[in-house]
Amino acid sequence: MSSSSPVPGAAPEDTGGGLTEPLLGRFHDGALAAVVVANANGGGNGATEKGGGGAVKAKDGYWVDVDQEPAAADLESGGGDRPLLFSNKKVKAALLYPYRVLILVRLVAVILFIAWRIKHNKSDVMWFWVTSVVGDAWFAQSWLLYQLPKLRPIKRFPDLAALRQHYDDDLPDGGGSLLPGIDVFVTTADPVSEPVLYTMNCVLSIMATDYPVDRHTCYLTDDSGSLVLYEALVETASFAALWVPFCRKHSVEPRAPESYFQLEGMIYNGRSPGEFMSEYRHVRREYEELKGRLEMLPSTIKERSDVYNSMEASKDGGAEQANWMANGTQWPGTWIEPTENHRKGDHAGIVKIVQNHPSCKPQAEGLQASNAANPLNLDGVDARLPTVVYVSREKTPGHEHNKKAGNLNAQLRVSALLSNAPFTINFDCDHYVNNSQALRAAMCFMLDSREGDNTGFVQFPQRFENVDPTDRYGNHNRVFFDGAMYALNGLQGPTYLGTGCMFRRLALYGVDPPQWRPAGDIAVDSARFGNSVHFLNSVLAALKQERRITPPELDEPFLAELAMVVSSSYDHGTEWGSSVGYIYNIATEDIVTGYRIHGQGWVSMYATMEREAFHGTAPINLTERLYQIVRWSGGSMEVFFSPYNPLFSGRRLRPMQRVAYLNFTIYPITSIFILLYAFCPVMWLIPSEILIQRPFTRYVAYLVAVVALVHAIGGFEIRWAGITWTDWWRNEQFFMIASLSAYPTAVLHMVVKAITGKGIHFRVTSKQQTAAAAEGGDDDDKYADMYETRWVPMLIPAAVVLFSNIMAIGVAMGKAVVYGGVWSAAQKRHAALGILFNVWIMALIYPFGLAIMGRWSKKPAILFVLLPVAFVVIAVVYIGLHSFLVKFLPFMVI
Ligand SMILES: O=c1ccn([C@@H]2O[C@H](COP(=O)(O)OP(=O)(O)O[C@H]3O[C@H](CO)[C@@H](O)[C@H](O)[C@H]3O)[C@@H](O)[C@H]2O)c(=O)[nH]1
Ligand SMILES: [Mn+2]
Repeated sequence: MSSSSPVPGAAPEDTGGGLTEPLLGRFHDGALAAVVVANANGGGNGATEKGGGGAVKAKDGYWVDVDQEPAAADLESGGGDRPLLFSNKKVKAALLYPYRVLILVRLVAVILFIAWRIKHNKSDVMWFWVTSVVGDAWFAQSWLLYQLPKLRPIKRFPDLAALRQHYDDDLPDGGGSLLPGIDVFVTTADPVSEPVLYTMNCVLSIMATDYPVDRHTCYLTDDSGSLVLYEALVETASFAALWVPFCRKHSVEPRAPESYFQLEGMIYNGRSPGEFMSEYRHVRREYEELKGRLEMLPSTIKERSDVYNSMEASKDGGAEQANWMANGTQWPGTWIEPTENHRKGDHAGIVKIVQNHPSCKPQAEGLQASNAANPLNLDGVDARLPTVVYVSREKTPGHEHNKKAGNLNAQLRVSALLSNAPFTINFDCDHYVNNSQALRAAMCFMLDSREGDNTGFVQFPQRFENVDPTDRYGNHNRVFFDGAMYALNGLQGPTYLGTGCMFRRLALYGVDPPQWRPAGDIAVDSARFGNSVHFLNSVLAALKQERRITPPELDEPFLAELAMVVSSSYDHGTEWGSSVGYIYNIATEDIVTGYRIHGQGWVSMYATMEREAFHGTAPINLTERLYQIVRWSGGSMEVFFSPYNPLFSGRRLRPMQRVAYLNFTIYPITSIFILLYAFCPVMWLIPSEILIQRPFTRYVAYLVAVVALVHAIGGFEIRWAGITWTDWWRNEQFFMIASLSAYPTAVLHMVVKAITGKGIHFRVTSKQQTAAAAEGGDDDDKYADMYETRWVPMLIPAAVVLFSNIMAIGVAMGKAVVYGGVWSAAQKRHAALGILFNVWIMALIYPFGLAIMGRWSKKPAILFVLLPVAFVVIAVVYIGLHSFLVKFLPFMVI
């Protein structure tokens, strides 16, 4: 075993023990206010060890085991002697069948409804009637595409104990581990829009993950070529010498220090409680110092560079603005004061090994000099660190760099030359590893004897940390991550979601899965992969499954080759970005890359771990959130008009998978019809009663029924997805708000693109600044960002709808007073139904109302006072206006 740390969670019986005895009371330490609790069986990392047995959480009560027999084909081909490394669960029949029946019932209801409408083609405004029938038909098909792939959800649980048994413990010579290598990628756009502290926490959590240290390499690709990020990485690697062994020794979770030190009660899983407190304090202090140094980096670099530059100036009189590294050489990337060849979008490619590959033998000798003052006691603890590499691809003005996809492809090539691990996993820099077993969990799927070899990627759910407790803008997206994705898991597998996804390198290279791959049928040529001979050789090695653990020698020719694979023109004329690597020219590179891999016949897996595998941050102000949605929905629609259209391409896509991808590519269009409906309340402002469909009451009854059915189905869905009504309702609300803002904007973009050929701009989602958020002090300010709604044009339709709804309700009240006596019973009923519709829309866009209140929305109760007041005022104005008109301008009466 590579790590001599105790194996968390490897106890043979998972009795589901939680925080049992607070037996380490003596560690209650005022200064730290920390509660140290011993976990009886060391299972506290929460990785679900066994799909079948063990403690089943209440929400899993709706799931039952699926038979565990290895697939017959595997038995024949001798795969049967390989272990089963994960278990499957399906939804209990008692929940699943009623759920399916209800879906069928709604389908019938919708068909009847539309048929009824067509038969009763009576309306006060015919063009409106026609549009709304088309709208209803569109809603129906859109719902069907959304719902159909959800008929057979599956949950899969990695069996970490079995993996350990077969790949770590059972080895004949007792040495090493048999686990395959993993190249871990972190992408960052720059050190300003993406705070360095997030990025470094991500790196630390990767370095400290529980995986054989000589088999995983951490690559950071900095898309800005910034010296700040390089030096931050150097600082971080040196802090890691303390942090990583500390995590191993004390089985710390999570292994991102910023989040770990924010925990209030520390759950103690390690085996050295006696040493824990003092070492905790020491590491924490060192971490604070690291943070200080990271913050100072820009000025440290500036000061150092000023010294070097003035020395240079005195030598040859030049007044260069160069940035200098600590070793006295000029930084080849961007400079603080940008000049030619040293600015964003115009700089050389850089590849630097920050932390060398560890020797293959464990060295448990403790830390070196710098920490001598209060060193950890590392007897028997593996203090080795994994390899860490800094990469920044070359940027040249006038070249298309293809944003994140281009960045990831450069990383893919650099890693092929340096470590060529058969598996890769990529993270956005604001995500981190929250469960140190997660990489092992992904491996359970890749190495399983059933579908393992045909598994192209393993996606984990995205979980977010900085979201406000009410999740006002639906950032958690649970309906998607726990509903739609479990559903796809029962088909060909989840889509790739951009971060927290492990790939088989060959799948990324566009190679077919083994079941479709006749031996030796792969063209490894420069027309496809580009001109690097080293890279082509690495592909051949990967195809032959040759393992290489030790790194290559970094001589001149090799360095030249590295520079070549990160050059800005490497991709040109090759298949990179189309059938090789991450796909270009589409704002959602993730969906389309997953699509391409599925289309070749690979399956994917959605991995469930009890302790969430990864955590990230989400935009919590409305404007940023909506921008993100514009990009996702616009990007998804771009897929429809690209060569990756799910109706016509993707040879080996399964039919339901096609349906799911088709839905992804057209759902934003639904918003056009929603927008239309949302403006209906304006009718109240028109003098006479105008009904879109007659008989109106019957029509409304049908509407209520089909809407109620959606929510009844939702009632089943939240049960199997293990989410709450709030999650469901937030999703509904956010779909509505986006339909009045982001989705129509995305549709508009598509139209513009069709005319001008220019697509959606990938704008990096702005991140909450950690310092501001963490040090803001009280709880209120922690979410200060949420109250900052920046007005942008796309908010206008939503604002108009909100405003006209308020007006409409007020006017309706006024009309009721004025005409109450003369209205027929039917008219009264119509009015009441109309109001019901208004209230429904208001309830749906409620979070938008809060958003435009800004800081006032801290006390949402104000709304419930303000709104009725507004209604009454409008009603009174209406009544006044009405009596005025009756008296003086009767021909204009409204
Ligand atoms: O030119 C660029 C732009 C972005 N990025 C990286 O891309 C990642 C995602 O960018 P972000 O702006 O945070 O996007 P989100 O809105 O949070 O992205 C979600 O949606 C994206 C598009 O579907 C996916 O790529 C992401 O993984 C997913 O988290 C970050 O690590 C960036 O550093 C680059 O490397 N280069
Ligand atoms: Mn992000």
